[in-house]
Amino acid sequence: MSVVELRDVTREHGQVHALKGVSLEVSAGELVAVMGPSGSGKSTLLNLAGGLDRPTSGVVTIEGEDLSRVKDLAALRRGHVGYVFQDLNLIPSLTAAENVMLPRELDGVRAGRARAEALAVLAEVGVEEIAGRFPEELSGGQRQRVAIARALVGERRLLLADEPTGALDTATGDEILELLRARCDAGAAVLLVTHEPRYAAWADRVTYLRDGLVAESSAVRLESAR
Ligand SMILES: Nc1ncnc2c1ncn2[C@@H]1O[C@H](COP(=O)(O)OP(=O)(O)OP(=O)(O)O)[C@@H](O)[C@H]1O
Repeated sequence: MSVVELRDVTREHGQVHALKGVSLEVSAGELVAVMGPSGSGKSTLLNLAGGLDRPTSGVVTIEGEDLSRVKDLAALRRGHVGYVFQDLNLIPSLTAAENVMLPRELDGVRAGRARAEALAVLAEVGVEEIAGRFPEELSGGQRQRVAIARALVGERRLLLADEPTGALDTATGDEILELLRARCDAGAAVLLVTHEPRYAAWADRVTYLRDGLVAESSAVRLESAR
């Protein structure tokens, strides 16, 4: 079953037709890379897929629920969707563990349990030892891992990543992709925006956008690239 589905989705910003009718489905266990030139609509697509923005027309469903009919979209997002952005958005005054706990606490999970979950997911992404440190005390790679831990916590099955490797060196970028791939193989659905063929090679499918339309969608899984 698809975790996220977009059916003939358009998005207009005034005169700008950012998306002109895009359909895309990502199932559990699938990693789909979205590529395309600057301005082709990649971030718009990701924002629509995660319910951060609403389409001008067309339908977006997450776990089978039509987002236009969902009353509490913020709660649905916290429950099902994890976001990893290039500019991380970690809260500087909170430790790594506290940053990861935050979405769970917003959902009413008690602090003790939220902390245990945060430590478990920080361990999963290989940075449990920095749980008590603040973002400014961490390297770029460590910060990105914390951001991914925050996106994964609470068993969210849909993971949306917009250039998550943008600020990282190649070796660290590869490690981040390995993490996303592992989550995917464990049953998550991952939508990854990237400019880098190197990272798109980890995907099951690559969708190319051009001028707000899907120019090409290829089911190439490049085993040899890993
Ligand atoms: N809030 C907005 N208001 C007006 N125009 C917008 C808005 N958001 C996006 N656009 C326009 O929609 C089009 C698609 O933008 P989008 O950010 O989705 O592209 P992108 O492929 O992610 O680009 P990049 O690779 O540069 O991040 C662009 O022409 C952009 O200028």
